[in-house]
Amino acid sequence: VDLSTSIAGVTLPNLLLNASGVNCRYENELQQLLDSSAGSLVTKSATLSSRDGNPEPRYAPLAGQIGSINSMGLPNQGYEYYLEYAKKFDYNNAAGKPLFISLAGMSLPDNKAMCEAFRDANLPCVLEINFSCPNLPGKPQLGYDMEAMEAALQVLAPIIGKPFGIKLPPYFDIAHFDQAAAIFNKFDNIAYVTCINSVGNGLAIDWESETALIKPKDGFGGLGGLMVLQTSLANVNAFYRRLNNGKQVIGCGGVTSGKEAFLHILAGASAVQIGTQLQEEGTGVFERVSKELEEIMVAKGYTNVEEFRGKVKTL
Ligand SMILES: C=Cc1c(C(=O)O)[nH]c(=O)[nH]c1=O
Repeated sequence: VDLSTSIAGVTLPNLLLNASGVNCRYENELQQLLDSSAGSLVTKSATLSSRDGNPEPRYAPLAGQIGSINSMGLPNQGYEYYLEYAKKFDYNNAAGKPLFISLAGMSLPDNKAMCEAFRDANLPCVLEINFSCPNLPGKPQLGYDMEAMEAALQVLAPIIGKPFGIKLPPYFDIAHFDQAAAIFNKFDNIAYVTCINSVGNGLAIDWESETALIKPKDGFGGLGGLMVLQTSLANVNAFYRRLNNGKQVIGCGGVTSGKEAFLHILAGASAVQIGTQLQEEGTGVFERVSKELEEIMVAKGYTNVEEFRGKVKTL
């Protein structure tokens, strides 16, 4: 069974990888991903300068393994750390694993400066621009401001020059799918969108202590895990149906087993990112989910994902 895929001009030997933010802030964590069965890796979204992030507790799993809540606050080593990592990354590694770099500038000038630095370094890594961090106090998500998102792309797309991706927030209105896709279709080098980032500003409360689970923002944080699966499948399929010129979708949200990975591919995903389940289970999740996905494919008579990608049936 063939689980390989190609995105933005790079080939992943296995279509599973981490969601940006999970197990990917430090080099040793990135090495763990390289050593795992994941087919690639994406770094923690980087800002111009390093950040400690929000006060803890800032991540919590939800009871009943239904998901997670986080308000990390963009803790990262600063973009130069990841640029150096990308400069010394072995792009010809025996495992054939490409590298994705996530950028989440606090402003357009910051994003511009970071994209210029990566452009000047002329590296084989693929940039994933994060328009959807929900946890910066006082900062609205760029992904929810269509005009600002288009204006940012008009600056960044030409600088990046080569194929790149965008990390999107979940949308919940058909008109927003239409508007966002129409914007992305204007930029030839947007190679893919990753749907979805966490569902922003949920509130998890412990009923015994009567207390919010996380400290930042009065307990408000991004929701992930199985509880966001149907929203993520909808976003994957909405953009799969709307994007043209070969633009692809990476699915993210609610993948705990081969079954959800299979559903993401049915919805149209070319690759599948795992966040909450990676955080809870560790990097062994990639081997387990790969095996489960292969078992499902064999049982259904599929030999490669092209045979069923995007082929969700409607009634
Ligand atoms: C980049 C910041 C993000 C964060 C964070 O660092 O708080 N959490 C998310 O669920 N998604 C993000 O995009």
